[in-house]
Amino acid sequence: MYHRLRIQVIISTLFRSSTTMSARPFAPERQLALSAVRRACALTSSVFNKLVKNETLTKGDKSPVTVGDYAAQALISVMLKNSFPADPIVGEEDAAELRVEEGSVLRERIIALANEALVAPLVEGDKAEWGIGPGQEKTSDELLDAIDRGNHDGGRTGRMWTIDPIDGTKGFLRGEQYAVCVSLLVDAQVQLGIIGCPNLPVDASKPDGERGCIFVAVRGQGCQQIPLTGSTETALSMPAFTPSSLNFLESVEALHSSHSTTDTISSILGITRPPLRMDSQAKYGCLARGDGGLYLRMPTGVGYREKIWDHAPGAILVEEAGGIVTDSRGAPLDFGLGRTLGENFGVVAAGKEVHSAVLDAVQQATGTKAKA
Ligand SMILES: Nc1ncnc2c1ncn2[C@@H]1O[C@H](COP(=O)(O)O)[C@@H](OP(=O)(O)O)[C@H]1O
Ligand SMILES: [Mg+2]
Ligand SMILES: [Mg+2]
Ligand SMILES: [Mg+2]
Repeated sequence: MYHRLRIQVIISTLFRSSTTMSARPFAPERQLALSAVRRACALTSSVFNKLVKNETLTKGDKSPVTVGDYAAQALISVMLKNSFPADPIVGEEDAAELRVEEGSVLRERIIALANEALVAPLVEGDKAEWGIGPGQEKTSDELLDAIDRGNHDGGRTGRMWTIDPIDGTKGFLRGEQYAVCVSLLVDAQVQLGIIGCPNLPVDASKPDGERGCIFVAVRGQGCQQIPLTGSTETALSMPAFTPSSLNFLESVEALHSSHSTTDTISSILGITRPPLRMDSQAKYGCLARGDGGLYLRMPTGVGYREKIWDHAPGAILVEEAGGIVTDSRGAPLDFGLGRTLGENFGVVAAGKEVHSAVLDAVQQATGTKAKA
């Protein structure tokens, strides 16, 4: 593992020195979004350490949202608006609950958290013109409006960002995996994806070692991992798996992905290793770096539509690391239909060597293809 990482660092360094960062497409967007994700990771980690019971709400769909989700969306949205004021945002959260009187205690806490993150000192790579650093506080109204800038409907054309300020909120509340996820779509194609995972071990073979990683990918520029506390970039590429060496990644929550269907798929493929269950799009980052060979998300019932912010950042990581991402019927994920993936059904992300075998197994398991 050490040698592999060293080789990757050398390749990554050569790659970076051969073309200057600023000359590469989406370099300003990458730099700004990396900074925003880093700040949001610091914010959410500090929230977790101080979170008290009444700082979590239950949304209309019964899912949880914390002060950390709102504050992180406000922070990222403010930073995006400063540099790219014309770009709309498709964000998971909205401020409606915070604008009612009963929301005021929660609201004040969220405003304080977002401002604390905005005024934190600049670190290497940060620029004062991004509207961050000492003295850059925003008013309560400005921050609520920043959260609501995430209300864009999505669509087929133009530039737009997605923000999932805490993906895997249930994992976050359990003290397990979660991720801060940002992507940039241009004409419904993901061009940039960034995922910050504060609780993820930097090296899967050292589960008790350093934690906190960022995964980043720009279309055509590969996928890199960066430690949350440093700037060394390691280029990632998915190792080749065969069905006998495969293990798969899936949600912890059986409501989000059917564990029984993945069990069946696993037996059809002859997989003997147990699944690696993990919350959030950290799964896509882990797939990109080879911690598992396959990410399966199988719907638990009809009616739920996957959200674009839950998959756009992760999908580009895997594609840029050499993998393939489709729905469970083999169709590409369509990020141009609005805030959801519409008719896409489940997700199958895997290396090139095994993706078609996995699709066959999925179709057998779900009865969409006659058994041989
Ligand atoms: N019934 C369902 N089926 C699939 N995904 C669901 C779901 N209900 C909620 N989700 C999504 O699952 C995401 C977490 O995925 P995972 O299980 O991989 O950790 C949630 O993101 P948030 O935590 O950002 O709300 C939420 O958007
Ligand atoms: Mg949520
Ligand atoms: Mg999410
Ligand atoms: Mg979320």
